[in-house]
Amino acid sequence: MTLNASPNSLYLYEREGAYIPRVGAVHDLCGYGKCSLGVAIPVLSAAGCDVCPVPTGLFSAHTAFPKFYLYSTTPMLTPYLDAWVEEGVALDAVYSGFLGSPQDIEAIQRLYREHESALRVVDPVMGDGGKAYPTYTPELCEAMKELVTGADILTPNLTEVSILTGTEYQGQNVDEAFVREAADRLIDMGAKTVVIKGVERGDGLIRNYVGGAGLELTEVSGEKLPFMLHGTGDLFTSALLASVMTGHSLEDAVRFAGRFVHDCMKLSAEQPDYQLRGVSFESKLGDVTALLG
Ligand SMILES: Nc1ncnc2c1ncn2[C@@H]1O[C@H](COP(=O)(O)OP(=O)(O)O)[C@@H](O)[C@H]1O
Ligand SMILES: Cc1ncc(COP(=O)(O)O)c(C=O)c1O
Repeated sequence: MTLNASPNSLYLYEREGAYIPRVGAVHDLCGYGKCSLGVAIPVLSAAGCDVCPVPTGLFSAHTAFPKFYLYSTTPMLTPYLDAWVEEGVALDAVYSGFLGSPQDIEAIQRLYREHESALRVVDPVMGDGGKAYPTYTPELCEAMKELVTGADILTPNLTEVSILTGTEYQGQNVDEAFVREAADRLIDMGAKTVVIKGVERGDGLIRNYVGGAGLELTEVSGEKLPFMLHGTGDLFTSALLASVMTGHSLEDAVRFAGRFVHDCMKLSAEQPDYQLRGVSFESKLGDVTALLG
């Protein structure tokens, strides 16, 4: 793994020949409603990665549905990871997302200790539209801050920026100075690079920003579709990591992920009951495999 500090060419992972990188994916698994492991496993697999799931909870459906059943897998995480140690599982990246309890953060930190050179990718999933998701307690939100320190790539939306930095949520329409200050705060808290998602200014575009210590803040924008779907945050970070793990720069990865989510959303809108079904990406996985060149 190499870190290239020159602006706009941040290559975080160098893929060597036919080597298949292994990604530990620490997220929940949802039976219905595409998100988390249901997205991370297929998307990263399509990019030629060996994805090893660490399920942080089993949901009947994601938390945007009025009724969902949650089975917490937190008690099994210690024996689960103990067995990985015995087996000698070696990871090239640790990618975390939706968590069930503060103990899940200890499991992630344990993976960091046991896989010291692994790329640390943290999608600090906690909420949207200024509100925390229903299963996110104040303790869990507080504990999530610990994952900012040492994250190679941190991908918050603006609600998550506000929770992590302890600043008021100002909506999605924020100017570049606001984003720069937010990125600087997260970098001061210990993140190496930050991708701030979902900035909207009412001009038909949706913007993502890439920042890092000593780097110019870079804007990557694309057409904003006139509807929202659940699971797009997970699809975005999974596609971003797929691009990084195939040897692309972080800026290119953000460009790819934004375009991929946009294209999958367009396809989703052609499906019956698409608002309920969530984001459909299955028939677009070839675009991810094409990253391999
Ligand atoms: N309506 C949309 N039109 C186009 N792209 C979108 C749309 N919604 C999301 N995306 C893309 O997916 C990214 C992540 O989605 P978002 O829903 O903002 O994440 P989160 O679930 O973390 O809030 C956005 O930053 C954008 O690039
Ligand atoms: C169980 C679960 N996992 C993951 C997510 C993340 O979804 P998104 O990709 O929209 O941030 C959610 C959001 O509601 C959820 O309820």
